[in-house]
Amino acid sequence: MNLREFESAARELLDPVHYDYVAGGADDEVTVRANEAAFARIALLPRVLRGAASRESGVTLFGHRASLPVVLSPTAFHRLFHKEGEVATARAAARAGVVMITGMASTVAVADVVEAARAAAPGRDPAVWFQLYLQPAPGVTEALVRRATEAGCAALVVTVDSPVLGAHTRNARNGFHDLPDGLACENLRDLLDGEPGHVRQIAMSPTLDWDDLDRLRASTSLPLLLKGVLHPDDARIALDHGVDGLLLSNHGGRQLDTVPATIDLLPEIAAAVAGRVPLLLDGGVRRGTDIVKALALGATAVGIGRPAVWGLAADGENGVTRVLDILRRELDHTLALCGATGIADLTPALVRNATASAGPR
Ligand SMILES: Cc1cc2nc3c(=O)[nH]c(=O)nc-3n(C[C@H](O)[C@H](O)[C@H](O)COP(=O)(O)O)c2cc1C
Ligand SMILES: CC(C)CC(=O)C(=O)O
Repeated sequence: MNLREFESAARELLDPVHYDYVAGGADDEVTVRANEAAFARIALLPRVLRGAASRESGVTLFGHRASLPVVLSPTAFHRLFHKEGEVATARAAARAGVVMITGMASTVAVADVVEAARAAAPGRDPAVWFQLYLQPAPGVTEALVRRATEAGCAALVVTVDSPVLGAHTRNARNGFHDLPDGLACENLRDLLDGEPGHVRQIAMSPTLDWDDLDRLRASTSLPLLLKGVLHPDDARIALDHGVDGLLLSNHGGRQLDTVPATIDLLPEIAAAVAGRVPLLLDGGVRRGTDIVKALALGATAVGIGRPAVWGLAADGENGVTRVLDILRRELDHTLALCGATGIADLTPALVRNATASAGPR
């Protein structure tokens, strides 16, 4: 019936340790809860008698027409949740006309993820974006970017909220630190030097700075998005460094605990961005009403993390498809109830109780 029910379905099927890995977050999980709670606190104030017979919910992202203002945010290790892993997720996203951000930490190599998307939606040119963590050795970052580019990824998403890993109490208690035998981060296999078949560790590094981003910017002509910028000053700095988009994210409450809910930060970030680049948001999006609130407050599109994983765990490709279908139906229904002809009609006038005043779209 709705996205939340997929979590219960997935929980029945998953190893409890893997369930906890997905559901959990950092420390006391204050931010995990805040993301969803903040959406619930914001009210919608609909208009009436607007004569909106049909509603347009597609969005253009870096020249690609997506059928929904929803992307799959990057989540690691899909083969932990379903045997087909990222291949199943990519097929579902491609068939739905939705952008998939595939992770550096995928258990299927990026070339195979893109290939699965293309084979599932022939002639539709599905968009797969590649998420990466800048590696302290620039050569490793370059090699990864080369791999993603050659695979056919249409954009790069650099996650910048992880100078060190968040402290996940559940994982520590469960002793979950490594992938089981037979699963690996395939994008890091045979990357640069090392024994044949060797899989590199993903490095988190607190030494990275804007110079590292500049090096990446100069090395690629792909659209570059930053994921995990929370401070409006950093949003402005990011634009000065030539990024093409921002994904406002607190990593689903998995990095620094007690940071604000992303939807509460959106008005300030939207004001800082001032419509210069696409602004995406993830964290706690579970309903069509959440999508409408985010777009009304200045987001170009939203991302979902856990819901896609729950869908994947529940029923592979079909589960992810169903999650996207539900969001599509709920978004259209909400637009109708709001008296909107499409997402272009969504403005701050549609919401109440949001923090700070919203910036221009
Ligand atoms: C199981 C799991 C793995 C994740 N892996 C990554 C990752 O590898 N890289 C990344 O940038 N974000 C990662 N994230 C964060 C998501 O991209 C996203 O920001 C977050 O899940 C959004 O919140 P939501 O789960 O409430 O939708 C992960 C999240 C989850 C739940
Ligand atoms: C560190 C990554 C491999 C996974 C991640 O970002 C997460 O689990 O939130």
